[in-house]
Amino acid sequence: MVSDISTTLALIGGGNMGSAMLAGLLGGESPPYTSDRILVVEASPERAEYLTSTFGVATTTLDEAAQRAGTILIVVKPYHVAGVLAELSGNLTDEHLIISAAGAIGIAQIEGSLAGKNPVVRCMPNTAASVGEGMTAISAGTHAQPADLDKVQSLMECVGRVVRVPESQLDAVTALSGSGPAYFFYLAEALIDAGVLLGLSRPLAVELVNQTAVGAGLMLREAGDEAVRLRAEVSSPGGMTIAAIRALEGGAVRAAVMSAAEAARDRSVEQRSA
Ligand SMILES: NC(=O)C1=CN([C@@H]2O[C@H](COP(=O)(O)OP(=O)(O)OC[C@H]3O[C@@H](n4cnc5c(N)ncnc54)[C@H](OP(=O)(O)O)[C@@H]3O)[C@@H](O)[C@H]2O)C=CC1
Ligand SMILES: O=C(O)[C@@H]1CCC=N1
Repeated sequence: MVSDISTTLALIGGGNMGSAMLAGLLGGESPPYTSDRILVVEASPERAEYLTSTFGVATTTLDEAAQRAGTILIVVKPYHVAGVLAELSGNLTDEHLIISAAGAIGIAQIEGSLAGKNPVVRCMPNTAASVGEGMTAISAGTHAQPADLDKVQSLMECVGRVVRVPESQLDAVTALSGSGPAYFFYLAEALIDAGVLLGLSRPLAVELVNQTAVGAGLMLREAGDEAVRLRAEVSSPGGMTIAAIRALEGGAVRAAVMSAAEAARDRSVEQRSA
């Protein structure tokens, strides 16, 4: 039974990103909130049912969430944020900590929708939070104290790594690490198709590609430096890999990746002003 407001989290929106957070938080070794300390507000009844049966969390209304949870984590689509805040606002005290993981929506917009001077922390996570390997950037709002930012950092560290950035960098962060898993999945899809083109069975291609992605990811993290050195180590002089790299360069893949990130950044700016 949820009883203590200061140790209760309300998750508003349990879709792709919200449920990734739930999976990561509850799947960790010492979760900061156990399932009986998490309330979920979810618009879709089918989704609410799924979240209850999968994670053992209770679902509720926005009114009750504000009354029972001291920390409110908003993970709805950008165009739903204003409506959620308008509905929450009347039930909030100045002690409620508001965390927004919504893309594009700025701290000024969030603070402007609240009646009080709540601490607000904006964050940009990614879906790798579901396996405890997320990357989250956080930025403090006008009324957030260092203790509030520390609290959000601790929460997000339960599902991966955390960096603190000025809010002005969050559109770029979104384009890199927020959307980033999709780019790696896209490359994995293409490589699997390549395996099939080369005559491998699809299940074998999937196994080869997925494990190679895990290995490369772990090597990148362990090396802690730029990818270029690791790529050079695979690319033997006059060998096979460099022939493949030349084909990628010929296809302007590097430029396409840069344009992709720029498009994501621009879309974030556009959505904020929509
Ligand atoms: N997906 C990702 O990889 C990432 C997403 N984000 C951000 O997270 C936010 C959510 O994205 P994502 O999870 O992909 O979106 P989803 O659509 O998968 O999830 C949002 C959920 O919130 C529900 N919802 C809508 N309105 C309300 C409301 N008023 N109260 C409670 N629940 C509501 C939706 O229900 P219904 O479908 O019925 O509307 C849906 O189930 C976005 O702002 C996005 O920018 C940030 C980083 C990464
Ligand atoms: O695509 C989106 O809008 C969200 C934000 C970052 C990842 N997904």
